[in-house]
Amino acid sequence: MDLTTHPYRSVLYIPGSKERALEKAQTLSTDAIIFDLEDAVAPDAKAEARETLAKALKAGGFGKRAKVVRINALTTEWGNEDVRVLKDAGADVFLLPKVNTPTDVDALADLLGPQMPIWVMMETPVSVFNAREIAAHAQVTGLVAGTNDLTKDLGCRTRADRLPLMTSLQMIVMAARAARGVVAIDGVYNRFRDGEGLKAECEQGRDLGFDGKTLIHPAQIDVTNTAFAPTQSEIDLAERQIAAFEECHASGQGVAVVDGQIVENLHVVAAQRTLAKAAAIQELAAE
Ligand SMILES: CC(C)(COP(=O)(O)OP(=O)(O)OC[C@H]1O[C@@H](n2cnc3c(N)ncnc32)[C@H](O)[C@@H]1OP(=O)(O)O)[C@@H](O)C(=O)NCCC(=O)NCCSC(=O)C[C@H](O)C(=O)O
Ligand SMILES: [Mg+2]
Repeated sequence: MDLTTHPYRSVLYIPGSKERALEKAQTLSTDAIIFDLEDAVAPDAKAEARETLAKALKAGGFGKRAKVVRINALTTEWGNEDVRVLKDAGADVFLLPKVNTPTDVDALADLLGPQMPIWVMMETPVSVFNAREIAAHAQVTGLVAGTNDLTKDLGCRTRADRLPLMTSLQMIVMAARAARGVVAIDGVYNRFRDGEGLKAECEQGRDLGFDGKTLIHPAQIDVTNTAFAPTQSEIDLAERQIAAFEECHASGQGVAVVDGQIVENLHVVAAQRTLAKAAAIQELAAE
């Protein structure tokens, strides 16, 4: 699996303790799974969840879905043991919660070795201030917004328009883009039976530049996959922009016009990105 071109529209949290959910995940059309050992697992269930998850990962069956393991923070009594048990179980990525600085990432990188990609939960005010340095860490390939913890730590209200979180969300996207090759995944939508609210929040996250959204329930997958995929009209436009630019370029002009709007080389780069994303989604869907 090429993790750099893999789509991350839908990224579903699954409690590592729930065998039924682990089994069900093998049939769900989610682009990635976060196997959670942190907040979704009660303290008394942590040790058993770790073993259940290691067994499930070793048994396989998760197909083309990217497999991300969220361990407990290394400052907790469980974090180090999570790494020891899960390190060679078959995860594609490790996700570290409650990060504040790149030094926190170094501590996990030392335990995992240099080959394992690391995603970081961006869920403390300090992490947001350090977003650029965290995203620039050599082993970091993804930033995940932890909007529940951020809301708690900021002491802000939960609003449908997420205005109180906007600075943090934009800092996360900016840090990921400044680092290049780092994916940015939006936070969860807690009202998991409210499809309309989820759709609006997905579209907001997509418009901000996120690659996808973290989810807590299978019912959220389809809405999210649709929101974060290029539409057919976006694909058609991208193809026409590329063709028009190539034609103009061949005749020595630097700017084309499509549907009354200019197309320069930077628009062509964006159009190529749209087509690459559509192709990656199609490839993922193919058996
Ligand atoms: C929220 C839930 C507790 C709801 O569970 P439940 O009441 O069992 O839901 P349903 O009866 O509707 O379930 C229907 C079937 O779907 C399966 N299921 C449910 N959730 C999942 C899931 N996440 N992954 C896979 N499969 C799932 C059930 O097993 C049922 O299957 P079947 O038997 O075939 O009918 C529950 O959805 C849940 O636990 N969700 C995950 C919660 C979680 O992971 N929380 C932690 C992450 S959020 C977070 O921490 C973000 C961040 O850190 C921050 O700070 O913001
Ligand atoms: Mg959290």
